[in-house]
Amino acid sequence: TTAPEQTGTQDRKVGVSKAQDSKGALIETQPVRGTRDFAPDDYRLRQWLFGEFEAVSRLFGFEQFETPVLESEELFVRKAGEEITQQLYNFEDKGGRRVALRPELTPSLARLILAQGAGLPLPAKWFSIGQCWRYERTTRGRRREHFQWNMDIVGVPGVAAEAELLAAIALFLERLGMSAQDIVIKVSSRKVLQAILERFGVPEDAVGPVSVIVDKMEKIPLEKVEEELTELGLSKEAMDGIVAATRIGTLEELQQLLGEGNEASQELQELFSIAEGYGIAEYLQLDTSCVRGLAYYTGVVFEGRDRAGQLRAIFGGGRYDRLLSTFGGQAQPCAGFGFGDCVILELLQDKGLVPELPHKVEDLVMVLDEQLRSKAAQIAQRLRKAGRRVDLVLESKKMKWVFKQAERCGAERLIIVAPDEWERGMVRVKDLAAREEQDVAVDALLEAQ
Ligand SMILES: CC(=O)Nc1cnc2ccccc2c1
Repeated sequence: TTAPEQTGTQDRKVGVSKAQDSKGALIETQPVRGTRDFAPDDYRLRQWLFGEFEAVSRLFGFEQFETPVLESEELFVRKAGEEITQQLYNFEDKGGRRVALRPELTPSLARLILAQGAGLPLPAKWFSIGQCWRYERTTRGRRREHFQWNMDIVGVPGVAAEAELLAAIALFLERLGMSAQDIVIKVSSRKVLQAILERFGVPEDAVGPVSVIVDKMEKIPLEKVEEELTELGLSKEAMDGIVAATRIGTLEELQQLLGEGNEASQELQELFSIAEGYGIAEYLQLDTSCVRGLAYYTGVVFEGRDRAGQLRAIFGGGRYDRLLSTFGGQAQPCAGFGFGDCVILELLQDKGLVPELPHKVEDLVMVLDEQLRSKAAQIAQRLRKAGRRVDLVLESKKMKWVFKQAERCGAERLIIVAPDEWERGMVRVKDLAAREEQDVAVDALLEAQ
């Protein structure tokens, strides 16, 4: 008998694909479900957006880092019912390792911080832009990857860290042409829920899982939320207390609910006061319904929304003081945010704020006679070494094509290497904007810019 892998399935599979190849069937040209290609036009827009992420991060004195998209699965195995861990893009590799495509960047940051050891100068202000993955059931046809910008501050216990992060986001939004008229940043604290649960004798470690459930309040019916809270073992009174605590919209109401001296109230009051200093207070709105769906937050949490309320969260973040210690490392106070690349682009489109980013070179160089190809190469090289972007026509083309190409690449000048002019040490230069042509000495090419 043949080994299982040699049975018909093997042959049939090979047979079918052979047959298709013989007909020369086109391979699938679309990317894998839930993923995107970035053809040049898309890539320019993405590079522009990421350039803004990086520029703001550097203005705030943050340092860039990167970690692999592939991580040990253990980084993301949390028992709090988060959607992000239920949709883990995980598998066993050929070495039998349990690995996963990262669904977020924060655990990798925590791992890298711990890997630096006790010698790492604090505070660490790090940022990264990385692709994150989830395995969505195809039913919802949602994307399975996106890019996230993260900024994190490790080693600062006070809300000055959260204020700094919010100021970075506000500066980013302003650089893109938006303001507090367009975006609201809902701010709250996990310590509100913590105080409520304490009041009803619910153990503190329930704050994460309860938050994950409460975070779905906007997306699923209240009955379902209450059902899931009941499954967690919460009493009706505790549930009512939680629901009431998600309906606070002012610091005064919060102080009434939790009492003057409550930590959550005091922290949020300080945060709003520092925000005044940055001039970003008008972005902020206390809203205790904002709990965020990640279990590891322990303090301030925030999320950005479009004021029209049409879109999903633009960004989210908060304080996560226990993540490093749950990884077995030295506890460190941490705060950070994640800013995805999809909702922001939808918002920019809605507001007509997507910039025109055409493909652009300074010079288009061509030869009239193939014998002069090496001369054209020499010309192109000199221009490029002087920092001018040059599109060199690589085969003989009709002038109609050349002018079309000049349009496509936004060339300012068309430089034609032609036999007669070359004899005189000259090339023909068409100024495509002024629609003028002149013969220019090769050595003068870099002056006439
Ligand atoms: C709008 C969108 O594509 N969101 C998205 C897409 N892919 C993800 C992948 C991992 C985690 C979150 C993700 C979120």
